[in-house]
Amino acid sequence: MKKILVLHTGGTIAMSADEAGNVTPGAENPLDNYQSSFGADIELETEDVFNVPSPHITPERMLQLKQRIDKAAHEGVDGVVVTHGTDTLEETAYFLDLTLPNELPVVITGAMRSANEIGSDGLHNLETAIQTASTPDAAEKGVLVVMNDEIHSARYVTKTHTTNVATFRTPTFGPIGLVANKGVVFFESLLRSTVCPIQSVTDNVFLIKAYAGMGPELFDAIAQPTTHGVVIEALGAGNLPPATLPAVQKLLDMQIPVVLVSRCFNGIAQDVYAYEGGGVQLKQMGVIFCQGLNGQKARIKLLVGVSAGMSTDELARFVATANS
Ligand SMILES: NC(=O)C[C@H](N)C(=O)O
Repeated sequence: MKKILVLHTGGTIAMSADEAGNVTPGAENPLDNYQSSFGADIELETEDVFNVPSPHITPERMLQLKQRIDKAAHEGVDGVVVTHGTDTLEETAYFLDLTLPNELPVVITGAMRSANEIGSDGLHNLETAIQTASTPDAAEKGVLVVMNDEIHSARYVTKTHTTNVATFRTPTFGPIGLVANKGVVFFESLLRSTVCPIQSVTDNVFLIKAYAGMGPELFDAIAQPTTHGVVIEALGAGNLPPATLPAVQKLLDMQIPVVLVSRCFNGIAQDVYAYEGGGVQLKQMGVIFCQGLNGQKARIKLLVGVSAGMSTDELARFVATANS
């Protein structure tokens, strides 16, 4: 028999819709009435860590969740399932991936339809997440996201649709497994990234998206001694409009790490173009190119690296690829 700890944090999976169709968290969490269909095979222990919509999740709350899962490793559980709102699920999943030691399978899930909507996906996602967390193969793969019968790595998965139940996708690579009628199938194994056992967390890492005609204003606004880092979602393969360059240089002069990813949905950022504002110039200036992560995940990685007290050189190595 497997023992699985289920930690609820809120989100649509824990909400209900009213007659007008507005979805809100109620006084009672509908997941508290969940009847497991696993019988004697799986023993569930359930806890409400918090009950908030995921736009209310902060790095501080992510750390609190990590610390609860750390404790679970000494409580004889075989796996952990976290339920979470989907809006920032990928950020919490990646934060846990970067900070938890890889002893236990940890699976995060949520729902796109609330508990009382027709075709609600919450209980199905919860069951498949529990099934995945109780599979020995789920260990050593980093934190997993299970939604709509697919298993994704926390490192790459992203929310791609505002309402569709098939919203979680892994651009470029695809899912690493699926939950089929007869069980869990992994078709790819992944190596975990470096684990940072952080004790506290900074929030002052910003994410800025580049656009045609962009000027220095947004970069100037965060050129403060309290800023610990910036991630830029740059254009195409990794380029910026020329008018941003003096402001980016100012951030670098202030020893603020500046990390660049592409705003494109697929592909990686590289120093390909040698025109003004092109990747070649940005790399020479000291901008760190991060390959394989989207903006919100690169921000989580930078934030974790800064919180772990990494030097500028260590941060550059840590954030440069999704695999480091
Ligand atoms: N489907 C969801 O869970 C979305 C909700 N707004 C949340 O992230 O809390």
